[in-house]
Amino acid sequence: MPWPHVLTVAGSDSSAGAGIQADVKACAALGAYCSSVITAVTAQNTAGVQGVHLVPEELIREQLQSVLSDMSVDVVKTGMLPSAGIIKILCESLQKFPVKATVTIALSRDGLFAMADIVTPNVKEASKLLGGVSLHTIADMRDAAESIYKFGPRYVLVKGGDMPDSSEAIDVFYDGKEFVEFRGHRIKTRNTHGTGCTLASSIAAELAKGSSMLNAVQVAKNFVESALHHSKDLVIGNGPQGPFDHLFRLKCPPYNIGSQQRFNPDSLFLYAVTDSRMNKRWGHSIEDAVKAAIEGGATIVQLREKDIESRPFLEAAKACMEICRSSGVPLLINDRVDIALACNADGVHVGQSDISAREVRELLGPGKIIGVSCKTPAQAEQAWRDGADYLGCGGVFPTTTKANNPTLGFEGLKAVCLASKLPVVAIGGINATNAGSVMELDFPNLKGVAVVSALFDRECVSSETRNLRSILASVRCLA
Ligand SMILES: Cc1ncc(COP(=O)(O)OP(=O)(O)O)c(N)n1
Ligand SMILES: Cc1ncsc1CCOP(=O)(O)O
Ligand SMILES: [Mg+2]
Repeated sequence: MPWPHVLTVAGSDSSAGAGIQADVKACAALGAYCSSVITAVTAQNTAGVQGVHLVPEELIREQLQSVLSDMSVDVVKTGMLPSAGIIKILCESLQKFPVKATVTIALSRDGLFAMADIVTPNVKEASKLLGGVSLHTIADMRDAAESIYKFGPRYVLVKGGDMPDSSEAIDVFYDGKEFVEFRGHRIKTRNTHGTGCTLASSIAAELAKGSSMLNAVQVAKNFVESALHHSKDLVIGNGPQGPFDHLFRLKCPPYNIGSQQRFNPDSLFLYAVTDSRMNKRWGHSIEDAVKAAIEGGATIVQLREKDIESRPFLEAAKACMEICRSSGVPLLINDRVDIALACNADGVHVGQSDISAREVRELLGPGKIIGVSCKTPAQAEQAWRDGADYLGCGGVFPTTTKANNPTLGFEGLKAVCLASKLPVVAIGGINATNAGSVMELDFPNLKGVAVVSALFDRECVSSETRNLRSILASVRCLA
C-alpha cells in the first residue's frame, strides 16, 4: 500500500520547533511519511538563532538524488533555501523527478517560486516579496495575494497571523480567480515557534494524502490552531518564543483511553436518534431502546433527550456508552457538550442555534466526532470550516418530531450534498416506506439516513431497525 510521502527541503533547527524537525513531526501527526534534505544546520533555541552552517551544495544534490530516485515522493515542501545555488539544484532535481505538488514558504521570487503550487508567505514576507509595501488590512492582503500570484505559483496563501489588533487570525487564499478567507482563533501563547513551517508541511501532508488545495489548507489551519491551543501553557526553554506540541493528539482522547478511533463516514448508514417522550410512551428505558436499535443494526446512535434532567441524562448516557462501546457503535450526544464530556461520548451533534462546531471542537478536542445540522450550502461550507465531521440535512420529509422544522425535499438535500465537502446524513420523516428512495439519490457523500420516530415510536425497536436496515442494504451495500 503506498504511503503518502512529503519530502522537506529545509534547515535543521536544533531546538526542534521549526525547520526539518517541525516538518517531520507535522507530517507524522497527519499520517504522511516525511523524508528530509537538510540545506543548513542552525544553532538556535527559544531565545533566537546563534549560528548557521550551510551544507555543501554537492551534498544537497546527493541527498535529493538519493530520496527522489528511490522513494516515490508525492509532494515537496521547501523551507530554508539559503543560496541561489541550492535553489537551482532543487529546480533541476524537480525537473528530473517531477512530484505531484510543491509547497513553499517562499522568501524570495526565485526560479522555484514560479514552479510552486502554493506559496504561503505571512504578511511580513508578502510585503518583502512586493518590495516593502505595507499591509494593514484584509484588502491589502488580497491585493498582495493577487500580485504574488502574478509571479507564477498556482495558489497563494497570505497569512494574517501577525496582523495586530485582531482576535481572529485571518489568512487570504487566492487561486487566480477567487479569494477565500480562512478565519481562525488567535491563540494567546508564547509557543508559536515553527507555525509557518508547520502550516506549510501540513498542507503538503494533506496534498500527499490526495486532498484538494482548499481542503488541504483548511485541514492544515485547523491542525495548527489545535496544536497551539493544546500547547499554549507548555513551558520549554527560557526565551521569548517556545515550540508547540505537534503530537498533541497522542495526549487527547481517543488515543489515551482506548475508545473509538477516528470517524468512519460509513457509520452514518443507519443513524438512530433517541427520543425520551417516545420511549416513555412505549415503556422503554433509554438503555433498552439503544440496545434494541444496535441489535437491529443501527450503525451510530445519538441521544437526543430534550425532556430529561441533567443527572439522569448523564447516568443514562454512561450506561449507553458501555452498550455502544461493547458493540463498536459510536455514541453521540445531541446539543449537550457537558454530558458528552462527562460520559466520554464519541461526539456531539449540534444545530444552527446551538453552540458552534468550532467551539465544540475546542471543548472536545480533535479525536471526537462533530455533526452539524445544515439546510443550506452556506451552512455546509461553514460547518466544514469549523472542523465538523459530518452534516445532518433535513427535514427531507415533513416530520412532527421536531417542531417548526422546514421541509427541504430532495432538492434541498441535493443542494447541500453537492456543496458539502463533508459526508451527509439525511433526516426528517424518514421511514420504511421512503428510506429506499433517499438512498437511491446516490449522491456520493450522502452516507445514510437518521431516524427518530420510525425506530423509537414503535413497540419493537429492534425489528423496526432490522427492517429499515435491510431496506437500506437492498439499495446500497455498506462496505
Ligand atoms: C443527525 C442529525 N441531524 C440533524 C439534527 C437536528 O439537530 P438540531 O438542528 O440541533 O435540532 P435538535 O435535534 O437539537 O432539535 C439531529 N439532531 N441529528
Ligand atoms: C431532529 C430533526 N432534525 C431535523 S428533522 C428532525 C426530526 C426527525 O425525526 P423523525 O425521524 O421522527 O422524522
Ligand atoms: Mg440542537
